[in-house]
Amino acid sequence: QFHTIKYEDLKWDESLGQGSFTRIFKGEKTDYRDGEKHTTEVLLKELDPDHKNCWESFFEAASFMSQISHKHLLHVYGVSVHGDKNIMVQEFVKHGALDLYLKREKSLSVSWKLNVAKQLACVLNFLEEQSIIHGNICAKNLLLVREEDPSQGISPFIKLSDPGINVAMLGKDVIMHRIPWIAPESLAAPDNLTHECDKWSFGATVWEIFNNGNPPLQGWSLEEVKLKFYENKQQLPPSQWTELADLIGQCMSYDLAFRPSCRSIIRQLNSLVTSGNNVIFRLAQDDH
Ligand SMILES: N#Cc1ccc(Nc2nc(N)cc(-n3cnc(CCO)c3)n2)cc1
Repeated sequence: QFHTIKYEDLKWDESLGQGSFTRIFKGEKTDYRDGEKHTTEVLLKELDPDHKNCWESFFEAASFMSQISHKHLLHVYGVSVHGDKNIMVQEFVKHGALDLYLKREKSLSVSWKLNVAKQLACVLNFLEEQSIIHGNICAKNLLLVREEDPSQGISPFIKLSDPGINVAMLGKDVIMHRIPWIAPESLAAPDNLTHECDKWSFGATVWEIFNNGNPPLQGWSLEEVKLKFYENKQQLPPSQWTELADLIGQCMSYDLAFRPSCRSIIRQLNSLVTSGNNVIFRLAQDDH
């Protein structure tokens, strides 16, 4: 299960926006350990009161995060319930959600993007080894702990956030918003997610990372057109970098059997690093 935190030990600071059915705030939690008072900066994720019927799924997500620990998994301190308020208390991640960061930072290098994709592949591999399915992999659920600092040789560091409300609890319309991150087979059966679903979402998330945070199918109207994307077994616009486009295409294949194992994903990402450098080297050679 998870640790329960006393409401009076929490302090709300500024609002930081919202997820689906949730609102997030910066905050502080106070602990009394060995007679001393400690305050920790936290992220307070509140379930909208008008969606309190989703509280089980909300707390399921919290206990999901509390049961396992990994360097690339967000730490959840616990939950707090006060009246009709359900609150998940998370570690505060300095640079927030990656989708906004990608939109803001327009000149991220290929090696930055590959490094982040590899970190996501590592935590995906860990979850698969623990036979745990996340179910909501996307750039919005990746959090940037540390920015890169090339002058100091410091690379970016990300953590995967909680999956939020289980997709099976969401209405049809909200599920539409998860196209194309949600695997096509999950649209038909949202209550039996598989590891292959997470691989499909991984493909869509890598696509986001390499497209400067432009959401896929941007501008497409919701229902009919997005559904057509699956009915016509369409793919996202392929990257010019064929090896990258191949990896994304494998992850987002409509036939589950064709989706690569996490080991293969990591291997292909590693070879992209080298082929990426060769491409740059080749281009540099052409210049001279
Ligand atoms: N300006 C700014 C700024 C905003 C937020 C953070 N930090 C933080 N820490 C977390 N644990 C979770 C999130 N978070 C962000 N969006 C979601 C909803 C989708 O998951 C969750 N943000 C840091 C700086």
